[in-house]
Amino acid sequence: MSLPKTLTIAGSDTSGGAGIQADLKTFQELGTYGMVSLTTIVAQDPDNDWFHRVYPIDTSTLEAQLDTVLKGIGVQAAKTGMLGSKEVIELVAKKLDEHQIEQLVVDPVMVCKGADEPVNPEMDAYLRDTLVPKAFIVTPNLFEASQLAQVSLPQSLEDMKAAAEKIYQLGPSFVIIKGGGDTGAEKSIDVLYDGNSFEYIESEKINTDYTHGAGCTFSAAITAELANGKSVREAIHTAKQFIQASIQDSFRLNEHVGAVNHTAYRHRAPQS
Ligand SMILES: Nc1ncnc2c1ncn2[C@@H]1O[C@H](COP(=O)(O)OP(=O)(O)O)[C@@H](O)[C@H]1O
Ligand SMILES: Cc1ncc(COP(=O)(O)O)c(C=O)c1O
Repeated sequence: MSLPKTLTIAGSDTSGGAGIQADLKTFQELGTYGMVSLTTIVAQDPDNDWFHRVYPIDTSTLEAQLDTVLKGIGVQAAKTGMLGSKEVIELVAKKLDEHQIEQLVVDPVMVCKGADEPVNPEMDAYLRDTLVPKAFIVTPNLFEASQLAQVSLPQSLEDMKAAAEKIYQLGPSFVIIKGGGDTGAEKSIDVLYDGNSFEYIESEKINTDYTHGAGCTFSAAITAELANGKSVREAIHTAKQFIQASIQDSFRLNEHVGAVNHTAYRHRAPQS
């Protein structure tokens, strides 16, 4: 027997809800064999309001990991998350090109939810110009969409559609902007754009602040389903159900943060 293989190129979230931890848990829950190329380590400071500190991994260590997986094993689908520097973005783009990874999900992580990270506009611009054009699917939240599209923060579905059109011009095959809990809409609505038409991917909005890891989990679920041979639309619909279940069963970690529950889809998945 063998399993479809997935790769996450992302940071380690020491607190376990986001980053490679979220990705590997999700890859496994959806029946794929998950592998990692680690870009950064994030540690949260318990004595300083849970401040997120980012410790980069040097590029030669990252390159050795990418070679292990891409050259030594091979994958059906890959995703990127927190990358951390221009050098890392450049290396990742080069390796993905070299190995012709077509099913690539780019989660353009620019900021950690709930943490007032300093934004790095120079790196964000580099991500936009170097990696986003290679993406099969790019999955920005509202803030990341505003940075990629170079527009102000989308406030409505119409704003999200306009931003999606601009991001599509950068070169990815599909753009999905996550409205999540953040738009004024009554539901949680993400906007999918394929260059021709828009689709709203909807679910009930859950009234909780415990959403640490939601973005990573959503993009990892899309990646796993692509590796499982699903179409883009099937993959996105399953990912939406997976994240909905994970947020429904999310839980408190401490006074600063609550994380999504990656095991929830097991018992909450719609029965077919
Ligand atoms: N309160 C919520 N209720 C239902 N779905 C949500 C909620 N918050 C986020 N989501 C969904 O979770 C996924 C990740 O979105 P989001 O949390 O905005 O990403 P990020 O972690 O990148 O900021 C999206 O599908 C979004 O619609
Ligand atoms: C390594 C890493 N990647 C990504 C994120 C972003 O997480 P989220 O999915 O909550 O947006 C975080 C947040 O702490 C992180 O530590």
